[in-house]
Amino acid sequence: MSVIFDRVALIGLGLIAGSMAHAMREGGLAREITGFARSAATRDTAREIGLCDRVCDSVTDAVTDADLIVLAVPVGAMGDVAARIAPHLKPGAIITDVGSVKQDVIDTVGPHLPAHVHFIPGHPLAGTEHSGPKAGFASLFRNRWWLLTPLPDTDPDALDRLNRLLVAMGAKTDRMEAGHHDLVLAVTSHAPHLIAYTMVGVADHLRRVTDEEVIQYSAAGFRDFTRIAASDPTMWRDVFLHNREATLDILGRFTEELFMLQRAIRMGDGQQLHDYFTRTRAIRRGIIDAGQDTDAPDFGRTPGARGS
Ligand SMILES: NC(=O)c1ccc[n+]([C@@H]2O[C@H](COP(=O)([O-])OP(=O)(O)OC[C@H]3O[C@@H](n4cnc5c(N)ncnc54)[C@H](O)[C@@H]3O)[C@@H](O)[C@H]2O)c1
Ligand SMILES: O=C(O)C(=O)C[C@]1(C(=O)O)C=C[C@@H](O)C=C1
Repeated sequence: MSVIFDRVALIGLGLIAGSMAHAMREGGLAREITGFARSAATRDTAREIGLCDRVCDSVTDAVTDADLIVLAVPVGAMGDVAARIAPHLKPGAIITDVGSVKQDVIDTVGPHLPAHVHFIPGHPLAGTEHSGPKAGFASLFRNRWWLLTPLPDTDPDALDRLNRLLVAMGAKTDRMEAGHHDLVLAVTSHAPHLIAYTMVGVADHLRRVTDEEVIQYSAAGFRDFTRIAASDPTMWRDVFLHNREATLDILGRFTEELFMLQRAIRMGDGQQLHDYFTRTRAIRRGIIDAGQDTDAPDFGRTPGARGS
C-alpha cells in the first residue's frame, strides 16, 4: 500500500478513530497521524499505547498542517469541535466525520468551515459495544460499508482521495443523500439499539422480582440485547437527540407492528403469527443470499459510485 495522505488528524480518540489509526498504520496509508481527545486521561492512554505518531494537548496543534481531519467525537460535539478547528485548517484540507447521524452533522459543522476546505461527511457501518482508545482494532472496517453523504458541490478529486483511503482500510463505500441515510439508519441501527436498551431495562425490572434468574438463564437472544445495550451512553444519547424525527417515525411504525402481534397473541391467531414470522425469515435469508449478513440490508440506497 502507499501513502494516501501525508498528515491525518484524528479528533476524538475512541473506538472509531483508534481503529482508523491501526488500519492506516497497518496499510502505510498516512505519513503522520496526529490525535487529540478532550480528556487528558484519554490522551495519556493513547500515548501509552502509541495509538498515533503524536498525541497533541490542543486541538489546534493536532489539525495544523493536516491534509485530512477526521471528526470522531459524539454527534453532539461535532459543531463545537468544527468551530474550534476552523481557523487553523490548511487550504485544500479534507474534513470528514464518522458520526452515526448525517443531516444534523452537516447542519452544525458545515457553517463553521472555511470555503477553502473540502467537507465530506461519512459513516462507517461498523462498531462494537466497546469505546475508548484501547477499543480500536485494524480490521474493524474490513468488508463493512462506509457511507459517504457528500454535498452537491463536493470536489470530485477530494471525494476520490477520501474514498481511496476508506477502501484501502478494507471498507466498501457507497454514497447516499444525508436525510435518506438518517432514515435508513433509524431502521437498521438506531431503533434496534433503543429496543435493546428497553428490553434490558425490562429485564432489570423483572430481576427484582425473580432475583438473579434473568441473568443466570439468559438465552442467546437476550444476550445479544445486553451486548448492544452496553454501548456508550453518550454516543447513543446524541444519536437519538440528533436523529429525532426519523427515529420517532420508525418507533411509531414499530409500535403499531408490536400492537398487531400483541393482539394476534391475545386472540390466539396462530396463522397471523406464522405468516409474519415467515416473512421476516425470508428477509433474513435475502440478506444472507446477498452476502450482507454482517451489515445493513439495502433499503433503496440512492444510486452512487461504489468504492469496491
Ligand atoms: N461505536 C460505534 O459502534 C460507532 C460506529 C460508527 C460510527 N460511530 C460514531 O463515531 C463517533 C465516535 O464514536 P466512538 O465509538 O469512537 O466513541 P468513543 O466513545 O469510543 O470515542 C469518542 C472520543 O471522543 C472524545 N471526545 C468526546 N467529546 C469530545 C470533544 N468535545 N472534543 C474532543 N474529543 C471529544 C472522547 O474523549 C473519546 O476519545 C460518534 O459520532 C459515533 O456516533 C460509532
Ligand atoms: O456492532 C455493533 O455493536 C454496532 O452497534 C455497530 C453499529 C450498528 O451496526 O448499529 C452502531 C452504530 C453505528 O453508527 C454503526 C454501527
